[in-house]
Amino acid sequence: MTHKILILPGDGIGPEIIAEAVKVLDVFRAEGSLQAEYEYAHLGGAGYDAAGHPYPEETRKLASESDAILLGAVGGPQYDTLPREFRPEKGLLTIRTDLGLFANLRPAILYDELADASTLKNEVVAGLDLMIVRELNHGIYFGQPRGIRVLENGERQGYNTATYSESQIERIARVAFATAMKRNKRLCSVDKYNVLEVSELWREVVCRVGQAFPEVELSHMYIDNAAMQLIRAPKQFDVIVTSNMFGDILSDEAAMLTGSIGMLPSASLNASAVGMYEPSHGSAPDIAGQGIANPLATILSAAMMLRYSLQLPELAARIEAAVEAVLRQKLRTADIYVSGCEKVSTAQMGSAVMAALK
Ligand SMILES: NC(=O)C1=CN([C@@H]2O[C@H](COP(=O)(O)OP(=O)(O)OC[C@H]3O[C@@H](n4cnc5c(N)ncnc54)[C@H](O)[C@@H]3O)[C@@H](O)[C@H]2O)C=CC1
Ligand SMILES: CC(C)CC(=O)C(=O)O
Ligand SMILES: [Mg+2]
Repeated sequence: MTHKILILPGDGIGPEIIAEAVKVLDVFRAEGSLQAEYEYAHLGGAGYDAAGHPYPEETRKLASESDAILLGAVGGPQYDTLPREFRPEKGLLTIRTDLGLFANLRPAILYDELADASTLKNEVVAGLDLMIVRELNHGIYFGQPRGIRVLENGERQGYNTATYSESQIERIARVAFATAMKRNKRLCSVDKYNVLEVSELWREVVCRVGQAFPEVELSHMYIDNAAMQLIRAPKQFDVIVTSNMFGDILSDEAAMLTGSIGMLPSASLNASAVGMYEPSHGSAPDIAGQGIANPLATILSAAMMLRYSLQLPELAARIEAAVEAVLRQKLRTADIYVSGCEKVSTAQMGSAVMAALK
């Protein structure tokens, strides 16, 4: 069967890192282990520039016809003053809801070879392997009402609303418990129960869903403590489940445990196996066009795509082994460079992963 993969390079470093992931997938296409057709389309600032919209109609159509989507990243300072509905981030948020991609899996794994690249002590992070399950379609990024209003005294007030319904919490909790069942059977639900009603309901529903998973040890933690514990003793966590914004923040924090944000892949899944795969980082405008971005998070996202959407776990495992191999060869992009290693460009890193696959 030929899989349809939609490729959305996006903005900033997006096209540079996507090119490397495609190089790696092309090795499988050439050897015949992956039957796939690519379509390319615009998302984010690239969509605005090409079609006047961050999620052009053409992209929406191709996305709805695809088995899986591989995305670079979106955003850039040149778009930050556009009306909000035309900004790149709005395009990203809309494709996520359009396809119902409510479950965002962000694995934070420290490869042994990168222990020295982490800013944390080796013994704190060595062997780290945690999974953040972030709800991606609801919460404060989407809740209504939102806006900037003028108060009676003439002062302007910005406001957003964090909402979660029972069914929205229930389905992400189910994904998290099922994920924990396949791992070490420990799930920590992160919320702000002591202050927010939305967290009160979150906790109640997570506990209720947990009754169907008696083997999973469920704990709860407030977001402020979780942010601290993630740095103090990250290996206490197996799976973390949390809301959209808390998961967004915690996953960037977790990225630094792995050495660099350039190492953290992600999968965004809906109720069927269709998924969008992208690095957890943004478009890194500060280094775009220099050929120095780390492509490994994107290459590892392609591995997640093979595992979760295309049901090709053996190819996913080959990519992961190849990434480990290049790190063992001491090849490092600038973000994970330590002395004694060889500093390589984005393209050299992608080529090294390709070579290690063979
Ligand atoms: N999924 C997406 O498309 C996301 C898009 N953004 C957008 O990206 C733009 C930049 O946002 P920032 O807050 O600067 O976050 P960012 O994640 O793009 O960059 C933060 C820092 O990490 C570095 N970095 C990120 N990815 C890297 C890589 N692969 N290799 C080496 N270094 C890397 C950057 O150079 C920068 O110093 C904004 O427009 C933002 O809205 C931010 C997060 C996610
Ligand atoms: C740019 C935002 C819409 C998303 C984000 O930061 C993320 O998904 O990590
Ligand atoms: Mg983020």
